[in-house]
Amino acid sequence: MPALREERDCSFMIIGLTGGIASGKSTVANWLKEQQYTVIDADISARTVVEPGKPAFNQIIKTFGQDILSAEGGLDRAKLGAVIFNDEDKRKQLNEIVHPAVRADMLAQKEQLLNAGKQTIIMDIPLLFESKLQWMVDKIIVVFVEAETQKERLMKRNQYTEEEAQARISSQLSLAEKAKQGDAVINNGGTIEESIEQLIKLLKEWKAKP
Ligand SMILES: CC(C)(COP(=O)(O)OP(=O)(O)OC[C@H]1O[C@@H](n2cnc3c(N)ncnc32)[C@H](O)[C@@H]1O)[C@@H](O)C(=O)NCCC(=O)NCCS
Ligand SMILES: Nc1ncnc2c1ncn2[C@@H]1O[C@H](COP(=O)(O)OP(=O)(O)OP(=O)(O)O)[C@@H](O)[C@H]1O
Repeated sequence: MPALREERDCSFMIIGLTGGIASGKSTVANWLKEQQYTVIDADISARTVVEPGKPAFNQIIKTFGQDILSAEGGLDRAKLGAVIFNDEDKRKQLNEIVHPAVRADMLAQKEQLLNAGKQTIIMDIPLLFESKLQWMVDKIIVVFVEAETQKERLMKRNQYTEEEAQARISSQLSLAEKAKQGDAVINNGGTIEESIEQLIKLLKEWKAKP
């Protein structure tokens, strides 16, 4: 099967879907899936590569100790989150373990889907800019909300205190900065229907078919 873009029919498009925590990426991605678009989700890859027994899982235990294990022997995500969202060095350590495996998993999925003849592939990558993954995609959509809305929605969705929500938001590049760097911005500060309208217009403009 052809591996290089030049060797393939070049009519496909890889769209990066990014934003901040709780800005609405999954809401947008779910609608895209309903419309038969193909979505690769970095958060799912990040869960897959840390399953017990996988190399990244073993490295995490080595680095963070047995304390971050759940009673069932998997990662206790809440405990690990409490550690890494309050300590930049620890976050960097976790990223260095998990991110290469996530990248490899996502690229393998992308190759498989292109070989299967998919025309448009959406890659939902929350940390696309932080991890400098612009090279992975042709176009970037940023799902944006104002900082206050982001915090409110995150607190409500995850039952976080303001402090817990703020720690997570502060661990990422601001949405305002991401909006500047994207090819297109979906303003998700209104209703979901309003966001979908913006998205439909954009996909039409980019001629991105499922
Ligand atoms: C710390 C962990 C165990 C907490 O798990 P939890 O189930 O609470 O959160 P989940 O994985 O669903 O992530 C929710 C959101 O948090 C944000 N987030 C997650 N990890 C990070 C990080 N290292 N830096 C900044 N933001 C992050 C993203 O916006 C993500 O969408 C988990 O987030 C993790 O393993 N993070 C490291 C891997 C990573 O960077 N994943 C993000 C996409 S690759
Ligand atoms: N336009 C909207 N109006 C009101 N609530 C919304 C809107 N869009 C999303 N939400 C809600 O905000 C929360 C965050 O949305 P969502 O889970 O889609 O964000 P996300 O960017 O995928 O987050 P994460 O990076 O944490 O996975 C959810 O509870 C969702 O139902």
